[in-house]
Amino acid sequence: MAIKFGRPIEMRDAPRRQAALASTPLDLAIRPRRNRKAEWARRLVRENVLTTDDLIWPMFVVDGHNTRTPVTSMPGVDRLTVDQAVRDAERAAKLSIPCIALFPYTEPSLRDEIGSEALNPNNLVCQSVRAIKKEFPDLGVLCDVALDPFTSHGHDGLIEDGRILNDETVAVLVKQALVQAEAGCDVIAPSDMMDGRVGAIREALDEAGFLDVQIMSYAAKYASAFYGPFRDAIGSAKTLTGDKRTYQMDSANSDEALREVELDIAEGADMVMVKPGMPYLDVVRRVKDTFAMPTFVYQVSGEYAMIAAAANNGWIDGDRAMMESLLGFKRAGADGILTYFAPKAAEKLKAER
Ligand SMILES: NCC(=O)CCC(=O)O
Ligand SMILES: [Mg+2]
Repeated sequence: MAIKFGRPIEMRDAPRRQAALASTPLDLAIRPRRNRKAEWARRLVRENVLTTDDLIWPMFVVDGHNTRTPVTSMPGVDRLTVDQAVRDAERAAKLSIPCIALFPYTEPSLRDEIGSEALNPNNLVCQSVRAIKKEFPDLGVLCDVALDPFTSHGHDGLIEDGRILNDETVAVLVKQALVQAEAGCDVIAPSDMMDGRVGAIREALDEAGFLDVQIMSYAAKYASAFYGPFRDAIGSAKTLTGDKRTYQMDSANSDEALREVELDIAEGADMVMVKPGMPYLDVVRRVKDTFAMPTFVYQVSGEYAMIAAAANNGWIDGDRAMMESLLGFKRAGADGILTYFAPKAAEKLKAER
């Protein structure tokens, strides 16, 4: 590893010769650098590792056939027609990525005020789940529950007089979750931040016999500027009216995140998530330390775009920045990461093994 970049760096720490002898060593009993002197020594004391098991790969699906359309604001990420999503699912399985997440680009003509398309058992997400589970039954498939890819206004819930209705929205989300479970989805991931939706969805899933369908709740989801490219990808950037601050969290808060997570666990969440990732590593740590639950973090589109854009400009080493950011989530206590870097990171991890 160390010789990849030229002269092995550890040689510079070999027994001291001329230069070293010229000066008197400091009288230090403790020299932390000893544990960093060589790659084998660094490996030996390394506290956290990233493996392919830590990755969830979010994918965008779009209507059509045999087409991949680049998302301009997310260099390296494409919208996939269902057949192509199946191909990427195959890639995920080959790379030992345990789970993928599906997000639809819904044609504007199919969007309406109440997000009806979310309940269509033949919508793009359901078609993709069926096609993927048929070919790769052992690959985990996660489906987002929220109305934003389906509403004409781009909000996650139903609106009346400019207000997002909580309880009425929850009733629709329950139906959306059932439609997705029926299609064969393994993990239901409510991302809407309505109060009480986890409990309502758990109850409905159980009643319908979906006892084994897991819930990963977007428990602490912040109203963030970092979602911009995602909204391009699902086609809701132009349609979104106003912002999401009456339901997504205020970025100033972290005690509130603990209360949100506590509620979702009490309502039956199997796994909890903090989102976005890099600006909220402290929240990841607090959640993990407080609840000892399977804790996930979403490295969102804007975080991906920043690294990808800087790398494409030659301003940072993209691969190293990618790996450093992902390892940072592990260090903060995350058990897994939803990241658009998943295939690239998994390829790198496989090659290094
Ligand atoms: N419910 C899923 C998202 O909102 C993803 C956001 C992003 O990647 O920016
Ligand atoms: Mg909540």
